[in-house]
Amino acid sequence: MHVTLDGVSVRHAGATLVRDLTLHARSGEVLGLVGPNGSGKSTALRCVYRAIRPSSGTVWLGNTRLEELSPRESARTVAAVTQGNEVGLDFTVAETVAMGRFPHPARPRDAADSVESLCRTAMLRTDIADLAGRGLLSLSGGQRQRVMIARALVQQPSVLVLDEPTNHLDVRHRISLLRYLRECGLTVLVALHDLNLAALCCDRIAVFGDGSVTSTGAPAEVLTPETVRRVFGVTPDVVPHPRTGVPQLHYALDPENTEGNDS
Ligand SMILES: Nc1ncnc2c1ncn2[C@@H]1O[C@H](COP(=O)(O)OP(=O)(O)OP(=O)(O)O)[C@@H](O)[C@H]1O
Repeated sequence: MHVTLDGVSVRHAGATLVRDLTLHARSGEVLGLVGPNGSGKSTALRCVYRAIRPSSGTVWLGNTRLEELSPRESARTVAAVTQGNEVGLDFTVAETVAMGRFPHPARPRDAADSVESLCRTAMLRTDIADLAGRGLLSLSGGQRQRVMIARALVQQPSVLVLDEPTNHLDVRHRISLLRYLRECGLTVLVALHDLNLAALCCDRIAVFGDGSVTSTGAPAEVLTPETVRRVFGVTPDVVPHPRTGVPQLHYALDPENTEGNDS
């Protein structure tokens, strides 16, 4: 299912968070959102998983306007793994993962097994099966992040939205998650700060700057030293990955590689 933000602006408390934003994720592709802090990536994603309503413009899920769907219908289509996964109540891991089924109609008793197996598969995929009985409050940040990813998978969405999903993850779990995103066949919108991971994982990358998208293209098209310098104020060396050829960025700490942020 393709996802389009068409001329979306979000205004809040007198400020414009994103302005006339146009973004298109093709069906089944992994679209990366990269950009400096505060450039509007999370706000754009929140519009897709319906945490905020655009002040103007339209979000399309396939050929349907998001606002035409009931919250339950859109939750069956879009699953989100957000940045803030603080939890208040100490549900167990297994209970939390099973909450991913909430948007779906209750299943007859004979289908309960398949829900259970869905949860088990998601927990195995995210490497949390051995934590099933643990309370969420007792988990590390990375373990909790993997629980939220498992819950999103159990939702069986067509569109997966992830806001900095690798933040708390160690390198093995980062690679495992990104490999899954590449292989899952879902339409994925993922905000990533690590441009090298974005290059490895994404079919295309949308570069954000100051509340709108400044360029979109394949990793090799947008992750150039010129674009990175223009958008982030840092000049990397960009070399092809020795085996896959995707661009990888190398940074040095020389002052001439960084513009005006030596505070
Ligand atoms: N609730 C809010 N009230 C006021 N301004 C907000 C609110 N949420 C976000 N903003 C502002 O909107 C702009 C875009 O923020 P957003 O979180 O979308 O950026 P981002 O690109 O995801 O940033 P980061 O990389 O730091 O996560 C920023 O200037 C931010 O300060």
